[in-house]
Amino acid sequence: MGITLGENQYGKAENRVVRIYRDSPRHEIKDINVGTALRGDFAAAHTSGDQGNVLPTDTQKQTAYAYAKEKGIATIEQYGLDLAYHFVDGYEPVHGARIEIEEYAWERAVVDGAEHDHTWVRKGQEVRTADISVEGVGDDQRTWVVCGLKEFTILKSTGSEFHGFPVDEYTILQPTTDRVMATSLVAKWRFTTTDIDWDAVYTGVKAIIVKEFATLQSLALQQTLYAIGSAVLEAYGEIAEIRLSAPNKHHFVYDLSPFGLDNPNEVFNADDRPYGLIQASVIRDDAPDAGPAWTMQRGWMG
Ligand SMILES: O=c1[nH]c(=O)c2[nH]c(=O)[nH]c2[nH]1
Repeated sequence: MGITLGENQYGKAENRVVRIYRDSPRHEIKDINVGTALRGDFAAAHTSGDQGNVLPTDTQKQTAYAYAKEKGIATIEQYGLDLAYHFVDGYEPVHGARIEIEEYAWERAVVDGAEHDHTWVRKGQEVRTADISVEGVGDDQRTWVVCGLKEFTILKSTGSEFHGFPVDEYTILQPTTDRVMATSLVAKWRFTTTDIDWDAVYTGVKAIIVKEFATLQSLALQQTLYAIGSAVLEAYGEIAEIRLSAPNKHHFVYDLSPFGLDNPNEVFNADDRPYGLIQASVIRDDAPDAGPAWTMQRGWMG
């Protein structure tokens, strides 16, 4: 019976790196969570316990912290690319690297009406993400960058409908032409190049997401996701594909009739579970292959 080692990768997940820039009295902060994963010539480590090729996960962690100082974290995308190239170009057994980063935003505390130099309040809005994959060296080297956001909670109090669905013996849902629509969006978009103004595109994509969500008279969350995806692809030629995952955070009109009160879409029960989970990808016909772009480190097992 033949038995072979299959796909494998290893690294340090969730390095919590905080970088303070203190070159002037007005400090700056970058607060990130970095995962590294290396792929390559690591068969012997598995089959015979030979660590000769295994750059320790501890070293990967130390590199993440050292690079926060040496290279800085101007953007999570550039920092992730720096780390990935360091591992792939610097260690012969490493054939590929995956760097996944989440960024937690802070905003300056306001004290007596003025922004404070070295105190921040955590910004609640969303977590920005960057997933970097590098495979191969030299002319064969390929790089994939997927940027995104998660925990982006957005709600509209009208401009959302849901009707025309099939009705069977288990259907009790009533059709509606006016409902609350809310979600905690996860969006990830895949670039075709690394020659990008990362901050500008991030801000632009986020603005498109908000605009489409707000302005489309939505017949379903599915339609909203497709509208967001196609608007992003129309605006940015360097984005090949966008994937969206949207829990439908149901808001049910509360029955106030026992109290003799009418309730024309004014008081809701914001239910947290269960939720509809609507997911879609929107992709260009000529998108280059995705390679390992979507293979998440911690989602490796599906
Ligand atoms: O936007 C929606 N899409 C659905 O597929 C769905 N299903 C459901 O019960 N409510 C909704 N809303």
